[in-house]
Amino acid sequence: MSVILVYVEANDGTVTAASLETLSGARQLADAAGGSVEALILAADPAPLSKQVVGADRILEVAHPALAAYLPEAHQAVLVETVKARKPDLLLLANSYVGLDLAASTAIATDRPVVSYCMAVALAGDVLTTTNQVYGGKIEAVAETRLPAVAAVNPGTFKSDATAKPGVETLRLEAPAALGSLASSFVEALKEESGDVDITQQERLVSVGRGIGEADNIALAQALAEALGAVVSASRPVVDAGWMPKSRQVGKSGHKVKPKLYVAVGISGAPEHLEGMRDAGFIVAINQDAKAPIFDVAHIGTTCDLFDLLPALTERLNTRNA
Ligand SMILES: Cc1cc2nc3c(=O)[nH]c(=O)nc-3n(C[C@H](O)[C@H](O)[C@H](O)COP(=O)(O)OP(=O)(O)OC[C@H]3O[C@@H](n4cnc5c(N)ncnc54)[C@H](O)[C@@H]3O)c2cc1C
Repeated sequence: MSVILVYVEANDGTVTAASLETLSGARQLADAAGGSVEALILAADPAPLSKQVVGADRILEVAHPALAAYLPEAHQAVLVETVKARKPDLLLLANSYVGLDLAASTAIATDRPVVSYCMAVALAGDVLTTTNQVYGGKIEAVAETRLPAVAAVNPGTFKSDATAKPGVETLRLEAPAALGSLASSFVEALKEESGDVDITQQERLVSVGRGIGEADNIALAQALAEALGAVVSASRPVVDAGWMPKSRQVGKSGHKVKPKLYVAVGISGAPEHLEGMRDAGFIVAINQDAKAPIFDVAHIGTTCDLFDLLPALTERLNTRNA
């Protein structure tokens, strides 16, 4: 095994956390297998992004106005050309919406196998062994894939702990001619309504699930949140019911959060929910069902009825805070 190519994803001029983790993972795999890491940066001006990259031996930059935002046709064209030209043994991407998009299309265009939703990755010789989430995480499957291959790695699989290496080489690659005759063009990024708070930036969250019963009961969670200096977030059914805005949804199709404290109130802990919060520093589960999977990730938990516990807890905290 010699070269791992990492597609570096960026948002508003910042390399994403998931991409930094993927770079660290690539570094670990390359060090273990005696290989090297190349980071591919596609942007109108790649230089500021290159400065944020750690863990690579070589940075490959492609600069073109069509690469300013994530325009799938443009990024696919460059990634496919780069894979064909540099023939990496493994193309590694973060398993984000962008990563999934590019992993599948690049695998097809370069005639490589693809594994996605990887939650563990190991390399031995020319075999990539991955543990993959199947059916939204309800099942885990182990796959052995022969290199060269493409893999999309779940956020959280690797820690972003690579350290900057001296003597990293930066190569500016020529933009493919295809970028001059694209069928699509980038118009506008429609930002999700941000709501009043950004739950991804909060240190403390009180998250309500379907167990809260009805919209009016969210006031109980709100009171607890205020006593804790926290913000209220929610599972998907609560958002689907219109009781909380989408901006507060935690999980696979919502936000990935990493607060210091996460209080899960009446949340069962479905894989799609856990995906968004399992990295929280301290997880408290309040759920009447002792077998609910939320207890598998909780640091402490109780099977109390939330309608008894929330007011009592809030009162106790308010007394202490007074
Ligand atoms: C493609 C896809 C994407 C998805 N994305 C997301 C996502 O982003 N986020 C997300 O959350 N879900 C997501 N889901 C849905 C997910 O599969 C679950 O259906 C959802 O997380 C369940 O929400 P819940 O835990 O609030 O409800 P439930 O599973 O119904 O759990 C309610 C819990 O409340 C407990 N409870 C009830 N009454 C009380 C009480 N009085 N006191 C204490 N406990 C009580 C019950 O024991 C139960 O465990 C997604 C699903 C799919 C297929």
